[in-house]
Amino acid sequence: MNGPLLKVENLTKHYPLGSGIFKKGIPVIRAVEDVSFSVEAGETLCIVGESGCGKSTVARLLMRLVEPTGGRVLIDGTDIAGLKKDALHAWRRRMQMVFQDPYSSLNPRLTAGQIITEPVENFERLSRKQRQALAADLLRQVGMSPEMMHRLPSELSGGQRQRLGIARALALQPSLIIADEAVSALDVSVQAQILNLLLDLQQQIGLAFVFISHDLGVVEHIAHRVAVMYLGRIVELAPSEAFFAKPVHPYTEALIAAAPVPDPTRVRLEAPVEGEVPSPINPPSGCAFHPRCPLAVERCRIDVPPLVPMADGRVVACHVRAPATDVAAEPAAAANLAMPISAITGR
Ligand SMILES: Nc1ncnc2c1ncn2[C@@H]1O[C@H](COP(=O)(O)OP(=O)(O)OP(=O)(O)O)[C@@H](O)[C@H]1O
Repeated sequence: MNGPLLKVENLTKHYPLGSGIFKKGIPVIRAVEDVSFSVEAGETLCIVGESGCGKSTVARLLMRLVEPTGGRVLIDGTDIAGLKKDALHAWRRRMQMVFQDPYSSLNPRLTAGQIITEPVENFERLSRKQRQALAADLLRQVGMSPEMMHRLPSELSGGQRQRLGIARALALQPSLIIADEAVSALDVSVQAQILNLLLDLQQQIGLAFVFISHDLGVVEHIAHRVAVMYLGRIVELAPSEAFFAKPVHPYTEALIAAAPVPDPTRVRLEAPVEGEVPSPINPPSGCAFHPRCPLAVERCRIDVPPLVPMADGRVVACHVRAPATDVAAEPAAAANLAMPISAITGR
C-alpha cells in the first residue's frame, strides 16, 4: 500500500455555543482549525500543546466520536466519512483508542478477560474456550499473567489497568492506536513501563500511534515526529530530533525552554509562556499566538501564517521565523507532511 496509513486534511471542529434551530450566526468554539497531518505505518506522531488547544478534539475526530465541521480523515486513502456500515466496521478495527484514565474507561463489573475480548465479540461469537485463549494471548502480549483474566478492574493496579486498556485496544489487531494522555495518570516508573510496552508493540507488530500528551519528557521518549498545536491549529510539525534540538516556532521554543529539567520524565507544560491562552470563541486575528509572542510584527496581527516547509523536513507557521515564499506557501505543505519517516528520522 502506497501513501500514509492516516491522512488528515484541513480538519476543523467548531462547537456551537448554545443550541436552538437558528444555528447560523451564533458564536462557536473554534476547537480545531484547518489541521492537516499524516501518519505512516509504524510511526509515532505526538501532538503537544497547552490545555484547551484542541488535542483531544483531534483524537475524537479521528475516532469519529464527533463529526467534523470541515475537512477529511482518510485511512489508506479512503475517506471515513463516506463509509457504509460494513466498511465502517472494518475501518473501526484498524484504529483503536487508549484513554487517559484506565479506571473510568473500563467497565467495573466485567472481569479483565471479558473486558479485553469484548471488542472481538462485538464482531463475532466466541466459544468459552476461544474467549479464554484470546484473553490469555492478549494479556501475555501486554506483559500480564493469563491468571489476571478473572480479576475485576478494582483488583488491579493503575499500571495493570492501563495494560488492560492497551490489551483491549489490541484485541482487534489495529494498525493505529490513538492514545490520549495514556500515561498521564500513572506514576513515573509505571509510565516508563507502559511507554516501553508501546515501543515493544510497535517494533513487534508495526503499530502506528497518534500519541497526545502535554508531557515533553514522554514525547521525547517515543515520538518520531511532533506536532505542536496552539488554539486549534498546528503551528509546527517536525521530526522529533530536530524538534527538540532546534525549535523554530517561538511557541515551540517557549514550550521546550520551559521544560529542561534533569529528569525528562517529569517535564510538564502547564504555563510555558507568559499570558493566558486566548479564548477559542474569539481568537486573535492573524497568528493566534501574536499577543504572547516576543517576535510579533505587524503582519502577525493581520494574516494567519501558512505552514511553510523547511529544509530539515519540518513545517512551521510563523511570519518571522518561516516567511512564506511563493513556492513554500502551497496549501499546508501537504507534500512535506506526508514525507516518509524513514526519510527524516533515520529510525
Ligand atoms: N463537547 C464540547 N462542547 C463544547 N466545547 C468543547 C467540547 N469539547 C471541547 N470543547 C472546547 O474545545 C477546545 C479544545 O478542547 P480539547 O479538549 O480538544 O483541548 P485539549 O488540548 O485536549 O485540552 P486538555 O489537555 O485540557 O484536555 C476547548 O476550548 C474546549 O473547552
